[in-house]
Amino acid sequence: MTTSEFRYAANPADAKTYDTQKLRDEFLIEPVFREDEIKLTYSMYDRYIVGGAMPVKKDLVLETIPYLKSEHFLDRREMGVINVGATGTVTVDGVAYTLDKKEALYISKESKEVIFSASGEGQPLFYINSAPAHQKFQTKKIGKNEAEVIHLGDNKSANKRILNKLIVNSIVETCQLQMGLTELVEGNIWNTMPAHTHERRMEAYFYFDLDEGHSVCHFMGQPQETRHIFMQNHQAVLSPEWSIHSGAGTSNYSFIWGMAGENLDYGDMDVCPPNEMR
Ligand SMILES: O=C(O)C(=O)C[C@H](O)C(=O)CO
Ligand SMILES: [Zn+2]
Repeated sequence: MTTSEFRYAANPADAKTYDTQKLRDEFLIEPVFREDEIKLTYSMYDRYIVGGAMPVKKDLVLETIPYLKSEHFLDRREMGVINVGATGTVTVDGVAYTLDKKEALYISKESKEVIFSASGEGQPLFYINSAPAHQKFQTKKIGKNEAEVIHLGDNKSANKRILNKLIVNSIVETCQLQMGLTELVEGNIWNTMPAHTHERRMEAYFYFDLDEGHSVCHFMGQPQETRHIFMQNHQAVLSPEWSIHSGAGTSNYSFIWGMAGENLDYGDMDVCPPNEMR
């Protein structure tokens, strides 16, 4: 079963008046995974879709959703999938791709049949992002050893982390989509600090591998008007183009970033010096 919900985009002048519950209703996506469901959130930030597929007792077939008004989900879209659970399979038009934990699959526009399956040994959790696409590229698996790895931060600033670029244009051709995952080294808690914005692209973060009982305080908002959302394991958050996206955990964790918009330039960021933020 494929289910979906819809989110409008917010003006930052309005968003700064939101209370805790309103912030959570507009930006937080939880749960991302529901048993035997492909659960999707269609946002008006660059028409980006965020969701999860959790096949438990049966294979899950990706169905089109009402907001698309297309026969197949991917008629005018591309999709990125990253597995954050046990090994599983994604079958695209009859070709099976086995994804271990932290491996990614780019699925091209015009793919007709996409099926998510468990392999029988543990529970795969397929995190999904999708953006509108104007051109058909090749469906491609990106294994962890094909990632472009960057080491960022240091222990002194509690932000030492390993950034793995997976679905980026140096590795796979895409129209808009970029995805990757960042792992905080044990003892480090800050992600994306110094923070940044990129008005040319929206972004979504998904937190995982956060130990039971811990939480990530996710920061959003314009750099001089920040707000926070406490997030738990396996939750996602939308980051509008005007917003920073950064977090501090009560322990270390990993997260998936995904984005779409005006360009494919990962480094196009407007950095906010920490001592100038409010
Ligand atoms: O650890 C980080 O820093 C990130 O992972 C940053 C994201 O990749 C990002 O925000 C890209 O725009
Ligand atoms: Zn960013």
